[in-house]
Amino acid sequence: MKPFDSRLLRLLPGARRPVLALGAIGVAQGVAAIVQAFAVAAVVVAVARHTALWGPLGLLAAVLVVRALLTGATELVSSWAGTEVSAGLRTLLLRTWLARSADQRPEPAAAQTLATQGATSVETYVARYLPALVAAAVLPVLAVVTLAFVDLWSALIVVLTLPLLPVFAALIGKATADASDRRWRAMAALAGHFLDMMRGLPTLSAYGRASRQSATIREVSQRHRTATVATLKLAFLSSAALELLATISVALVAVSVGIRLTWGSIELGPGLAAILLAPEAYWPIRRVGQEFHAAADGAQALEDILTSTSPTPTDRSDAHTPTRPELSSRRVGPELTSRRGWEAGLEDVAYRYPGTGRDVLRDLTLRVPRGLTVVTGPSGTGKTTALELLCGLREPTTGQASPIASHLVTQRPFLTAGSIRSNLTLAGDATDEATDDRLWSALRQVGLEDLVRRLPDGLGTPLGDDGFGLSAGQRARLGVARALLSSAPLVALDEPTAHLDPTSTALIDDVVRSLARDRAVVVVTHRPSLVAHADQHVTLSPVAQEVAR
Ligand SMILES: Nc1ncnc2c1ncn2[C@@H]1O[C@H](COP(=O)(O)OP(=O)(O)OP(=O)(O)O)[C@@H](O)[C@H]1O
Repeated sequence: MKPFDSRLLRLLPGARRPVLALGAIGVAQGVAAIVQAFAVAAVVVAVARHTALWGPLGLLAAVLVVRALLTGATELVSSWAGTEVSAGLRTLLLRTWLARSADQRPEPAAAQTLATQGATSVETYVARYLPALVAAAVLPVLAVVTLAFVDLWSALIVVLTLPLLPVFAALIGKATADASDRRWRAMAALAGHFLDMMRGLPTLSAYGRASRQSATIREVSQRHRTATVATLKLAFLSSAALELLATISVALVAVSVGIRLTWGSIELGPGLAAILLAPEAYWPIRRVGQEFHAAADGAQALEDILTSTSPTPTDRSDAHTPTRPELSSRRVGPELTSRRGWEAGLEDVAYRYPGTGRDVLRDLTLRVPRGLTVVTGPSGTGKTTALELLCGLREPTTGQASPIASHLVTQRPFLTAGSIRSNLTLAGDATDEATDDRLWSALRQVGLEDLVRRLPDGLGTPLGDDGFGLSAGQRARLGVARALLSSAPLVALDEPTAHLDPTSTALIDDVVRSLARDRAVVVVTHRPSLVAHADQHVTLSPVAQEVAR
């Protein structure tokens, strides 16, 4: 774990200003602390010598006000920096993952942990640790130089003892990095396991197996707890060690000043100022130690985030260039006439899921022209996989894919918590042009208009996560309505009528046929009526051979 990773500021230019501002405020606070040491010494000397008190008292009050203001500014800028960075990292992560093919994306639970808790924990790293690091680089030098002008002996003691602190901090930091790494992995495992269990809870409950999962959750939580306690133990021990070292060093300065005061070789004012100044040389380094522990999770998460967003060998030169075709590059219209006679295609393609030892598809050539292409085949022969390859969501293991901008309606269309309107316009290309009239027309075509009109808020009716509030069939039809609103030249539908009654099925068949009038439409289905209307019918067999009609 590096003390500072410069990639952060390169990737998030918006974070530079708040981080710099925090560093500047930290330095200003240190300078104020030095001035405060002189002011306190002056007040004490004035009291002891019965000289004018108002001047030093006024200075002390002014410094205290400045320090209070700087503390307030730190809090404000910290929250600005924190949100700037965590929101920026989340955007960066999601952009990078979405631009990659499905095979190159992290496993969902790990991705979720990284984008939520991971990005949040970086806030502490940026808002607390980095400013402390800047202050630690500047203030000790400033304090020692000031001390050298006040009392050379005290400066010498600080110069000899000060280097011990960073050495100690680095040694402890190395141990912390390992502990923090273990804690982070344990947390990711816990989150992943919990997510899986929550997803499967209805099934587990139905079979009376839900309670058995508590033992596993307990065991994973225990691992997380042990790792957290180990990190905390290290944090307390290291703070104590740095504290002890700094206290002994300041005590050495105090004893030396005390002895020289009794000998009369130093004045009360400079002596007192030296004793008050000495801690200011150690304090910034001690603070780095403390903040390092609080920010260790963030540093680990940052490392994972930066690794996750760094270009992979298959990424294009620009890491943020989507590998998927952009909708804006091809739009439905009269210009959509392919010179090669087909729109999207797979040439001699084989595909193997990462981490598996078996090809799901082999020697598959599938060319999708404008019109209706129907894909059939027994379960598990790779129909869904072929659609994902056609849409550019996956990249073939061998062979050539020529994906174009596409709209894929999956077996379980993704619906997000939000209004019906926002779910319909989720595909970015539909948002600009989708007036309510168009939305109602799309809903009418899939047989959902009456249902939505009956709802108190109509198009504004909110849906829960995953379309909660709609039946499986209604969700599937909403997915097809979204495809109607899309302008993608290729529309792929995976078993769009699987959950539907005969009336709705007939409606969706009509929608699919109308879509196929001016675009390339590929449908995985077993509906004889669609097969009968297909311009092209492709059957995938278990050996992934293509048999065309
Ligand atoms: N994420 C995955 N990782 C590993 N193997 C997978 C994954 N998804 C699917 N497979 C395997 O790939 C093969 C093809 O799956 P696919 O979903 O493409 O088949 P399908 O023809 O669409 O099936 P169905 O008609 O049942 O929906 C299956 O044998 C399945 O086990």
